[in-house]
Amino acid sequence: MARYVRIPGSIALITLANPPVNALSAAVRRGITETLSRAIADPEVKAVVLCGENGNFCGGADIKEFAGPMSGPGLVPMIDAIEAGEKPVVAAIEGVALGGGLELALGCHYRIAHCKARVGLPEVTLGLLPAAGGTQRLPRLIGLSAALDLITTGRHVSAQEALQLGIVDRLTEGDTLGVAVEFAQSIAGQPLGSRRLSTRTPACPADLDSFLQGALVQVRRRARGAMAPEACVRAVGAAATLPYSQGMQREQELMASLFRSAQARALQYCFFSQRLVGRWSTPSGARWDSAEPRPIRRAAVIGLGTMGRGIAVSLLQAGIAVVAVETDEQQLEAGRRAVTALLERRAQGRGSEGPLRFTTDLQQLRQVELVIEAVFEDLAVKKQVFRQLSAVCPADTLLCTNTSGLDVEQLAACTRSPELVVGTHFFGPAHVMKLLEVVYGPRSSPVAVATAMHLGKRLGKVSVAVGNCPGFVGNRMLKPYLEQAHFLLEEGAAPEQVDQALEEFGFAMGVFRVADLSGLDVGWRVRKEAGLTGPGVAPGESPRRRQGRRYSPLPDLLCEQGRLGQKTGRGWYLYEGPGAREARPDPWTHSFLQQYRQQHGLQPRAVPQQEVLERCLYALINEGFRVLEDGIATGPEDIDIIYVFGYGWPRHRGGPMFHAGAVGLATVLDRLEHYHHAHPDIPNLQPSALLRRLVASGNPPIQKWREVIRRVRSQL
Ligand SMILES: CCCCCCCC/C=C\C=C\CC(=O)SCCNC(=O)CCNC(=O)[C@H](O)C(C)(C)COP(=O)(O)OP(=O)(O)OC[C@H]1O[C@@H](n2cnc3c(N)ncnc32)[C@H](O)[C@@H]1OP(=O)(O)O
Repeated sequence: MARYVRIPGSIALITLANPPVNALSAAVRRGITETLSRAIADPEVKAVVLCGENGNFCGGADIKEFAGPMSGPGLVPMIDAIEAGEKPVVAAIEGVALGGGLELALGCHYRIAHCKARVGLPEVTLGLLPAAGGTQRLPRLIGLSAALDLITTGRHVSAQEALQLGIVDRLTEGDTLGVAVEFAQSIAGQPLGSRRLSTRTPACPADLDSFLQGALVQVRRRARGAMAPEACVRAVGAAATLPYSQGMQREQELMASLFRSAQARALQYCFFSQRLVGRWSTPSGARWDSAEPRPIRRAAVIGLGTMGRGIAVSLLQAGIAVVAVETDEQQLEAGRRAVTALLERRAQGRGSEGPLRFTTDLQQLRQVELVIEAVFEDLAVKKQVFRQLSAVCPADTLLCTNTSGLDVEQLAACTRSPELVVGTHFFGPAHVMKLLEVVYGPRSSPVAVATAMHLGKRLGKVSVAVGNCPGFVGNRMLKPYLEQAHFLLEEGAAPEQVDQALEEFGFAMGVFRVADLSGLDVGWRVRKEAGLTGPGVAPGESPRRRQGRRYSPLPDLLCEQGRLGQKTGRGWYLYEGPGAREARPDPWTHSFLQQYRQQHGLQPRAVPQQEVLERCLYALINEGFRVLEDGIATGPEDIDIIYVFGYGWPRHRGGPMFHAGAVGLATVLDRLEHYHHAHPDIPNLQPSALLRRLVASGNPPIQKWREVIRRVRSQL
């Protein structure tokens, strides 16, 4: 909808009214078209002001409409009509002007923004391009280079930057609408020719061809198989090389190639899933809309290793006071130096941080409302810390453990108030990575979950509430994926071949590069504790079998050779030296694998790329279905958001569960059956009951999986 009023001073005021963000639904487009005609036809009206209600100008096209047939007036003719009109139209921008919202404002003759407003063309993040003239008007307003940056990254720009770039004409700290109305009165009757952006010539770099070529190379490197960034470069290129009308035609053609693409569907699914996971619930009935989070003003971080330092920085940047605790003065000093350096590096342009105190004295925790324990990943050590915390902290302090997979309930059992214990699984570096798994144990109270979820949001994270099991959601699913990668090496593949297949799929780094980066000793320690390698293994057990199933000792053997990854200068790959980052295929690894296969009588074979992808990804996806069956994740969206934000799953493929649906569940089932038949000693390849049930239910769309999941769970 759009409301129309004529206000004193011969100004027509058109207000977009479609809460919460005034998205340009068919009804809003109709409303704008009709009210604009009214303003143009009314001889009393000298100028028009366009604004949005509830403090937001416009969040862009209504993304929900993209899934169905589009109806109602088109955005392009509507914006063209505003620009071509003989009466000046002033956009009064509060809140956001994004996507079609900014394109609408670019069709207006002037733009006045509130100093807290944000503008941008984020279509690329939805697998699209700004196809209501954005790729043609913005370069004509701010030049090709700046427009290309905004359009290919989709980043939001502050009002101050928008003013500097020339996107908006004026900023106000006060009443945006009042300023816009006054401004409209002041320019009524002035010629509009130069204010029509479509008539301008864009400012272009001197060597246009090589500039555009360079931009294509850059987005291809950054986007790893995503189509939209490349289409954006081509559309912006058309603004530089073609007259406006032909540029618009090119924009429409490129949009048509993206609009119904699988990538656009995947990215739009991610957009809505990211919001859906905020509406969490737990099997015990706790819910986002009934559990009240506690306010957190003071927190403590126990342990200032890499994770603890990042967590402390995250809390401080959210304005929370932090007490940082280490066991001795030496560790404390190292932690203090590291945290200070991180804060200094991130300080430019940031707001003020909360106060920070360092101590070795746990008694200093009497005032804090929340503690995040981030000590060494060892259950016995963590239990000891939780006993101490429970003794010194007030009984109502929320106690969180930063663990990547240990049993949260065992830690809760060490405290006086087990209902106030939750897991907060941060991803490293904790002040950078966007994901937070909030792990509720069987006794975690609704308020504890709500507080941790709310804290995540305050820290700028995407928080996902998950149940308690070894590895939670993310690391539990990672295990079968890693296992398959190791089995593929045994069968004849090389690490770089497996990595290449995964990187071509869209992962920023393949599994072996990631292992080298994180350090191979991390998994080695976990396997030792689980009795899979080291002294805990029963004498006489075959090296390639553990607990009745196939096992690959390859990563253990590498660790035994001191090859721990980048930190030792060698792992699956070879590096220039310890700490170096550029991975080179290592002849040592190849001959080591050859010897290993000979020693175990394994006949190497050429492993096709398709098999690499299917075995690694479908094993991971299969575990995802089990996670859903077990109620550890509430819906497929939780898993997908965890993988997109925490594990480098390519966003344009929507996450593992979305990918399964896109490939076709029947195909995934069929391939898993095939591989399980070929490898009956790998239980992870046995298709899950839920996958079978979904296929039997006719491969419903992912939005309908929850119903099937509920039925399967109730029968288990
Ligand atoms: C064959 C070829 C045919 C071609 C025809 C097509 C022609 C199309 C022409 C032009 C196309 C233009 C494309 C666009 O404009 S795409 C949209 C671009 N806009 C965006 O990407 C902005 C998306 N929104 C946001 O970034 C945020 O929501 C923000 C506006 C910053 C507000 O953030 P916040 O305050 O944190 O609130 P939420 O994110 O939780 O959002 C609140 C609810 O509003 C829903 N929402 C937000 N934006 C939209 C939107 N554009 N469309 C629909 N719904 C939107 C959001 O989902 C939340 O609701 P819920 O929690 O129920 O999911």
